[in-house]
Amino acid sequence: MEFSLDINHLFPERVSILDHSLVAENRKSAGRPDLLVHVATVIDEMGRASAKAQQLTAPITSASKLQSQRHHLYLLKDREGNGGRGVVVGFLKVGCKKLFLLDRQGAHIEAEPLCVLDFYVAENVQRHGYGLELFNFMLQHKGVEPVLMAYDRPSPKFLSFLGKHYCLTQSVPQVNNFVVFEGFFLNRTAAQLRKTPLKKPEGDIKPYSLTERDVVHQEQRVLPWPFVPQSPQRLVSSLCSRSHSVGSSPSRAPPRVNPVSALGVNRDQSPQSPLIERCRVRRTSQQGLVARCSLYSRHLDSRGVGLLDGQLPGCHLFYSHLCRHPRTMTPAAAARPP
Ligand SMILES: CC(=O)SCCNC(=O)CCNC(=O)[C@H](O)C(C)(C)COP(=O)(O)OP(=O)(O)OC[C@H]1O[C@@H](n2cnc3c(N)ncnc32)[C@H](O)[C@@H]1OP(=O)(O)O
Repeated sequence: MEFSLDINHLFPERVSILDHSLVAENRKSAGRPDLLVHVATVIDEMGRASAKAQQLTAPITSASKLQSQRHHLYLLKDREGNGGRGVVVGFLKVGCKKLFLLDRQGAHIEAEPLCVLDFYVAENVQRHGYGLELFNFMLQHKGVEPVLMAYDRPSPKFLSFLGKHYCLTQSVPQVNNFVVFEGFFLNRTAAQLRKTPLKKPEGDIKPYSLTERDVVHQEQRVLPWPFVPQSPQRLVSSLCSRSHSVGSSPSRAPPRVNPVSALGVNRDQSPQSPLIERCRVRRTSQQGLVARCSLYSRHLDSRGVGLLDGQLPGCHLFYSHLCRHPRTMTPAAAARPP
């Protein structure tokens, strides 16, 4: 991709590694705000091109996102292009994410693997081996094997790429959009994988991680009340928002509402009061139900059938009631089991 900028000046190496500072191994732009602006222009433009190629509604890579996240972006250039000023060929963005995965036996596993989050090679030079060069560079830099990584909703081209170059063809089915392959669970120490119960005793569930792409889609998805953001039941959406926080960037997390004040409980009341304690216990289980139903509503197949039916008993009744009678329930009733 050509820019009016001097790419060779901005990015001296064939592959530049950028982090939140945008200058990780590119000393030239360190302390030079004018060069940083140009680096940001290149990242933003590449992010937009990648989103377009993947038909995403918004870019998942931009300079501002990179600055607010602990990701690494590998940027490949061709020194000779554009009359010797250099052209940007593509980029690869990776980062660690806490994921809740299912192993081959269907057990819930908590892991924090390195994930491929975005990957793009300019259209006119795809299938020339540049993607492989970028990917191999990243593997060496991170000291990781492709089978131990997770992939954020890989495109058909990327799946074909992984199959061709790394023989990654057999994926282990997940309920989120991250893809992991056979061998992911085998070659890890117990410390890297932790079995987790789906439901915590207090009713506070562990969420399935949202992908970067999910978040873009989530922002536009219409959910029935009480899952509608900005509805009178702001409480519910704010409670549910906690489940978005894992695996997604802080910048995308919706504003938090103190659940105590949102439920109308006076914060000055003594926590030792038995009445308050009963309320607290009940409130916790109500929050758990609402959060479970929110999770349920986010995992429906194209026919509207819940993919988590087996794991979240009772939620389908509650959810279908809300779909049929979206405004008949009070907040208290919404939190009550059907
Ligand atoms: C988690 C994510 O980031 S998902 C998003 C992945 N990015 C995209 O889909 C954006 C559009 N695609 C691209 O930018 C590129 O095709 C990439 C990044 C996937 C691969 O980069 P390339 O430089 O094309 O890969 P490279 O030349 O090293 O390898 C070629 C192999 O990739 C796969 N591939 C590349 N382009 C295509 C294509 N148009 N159709 C099908 N497979 C393709 C094939 O397996 C191909 O091997 P083949 O030519 O023998 O069939």
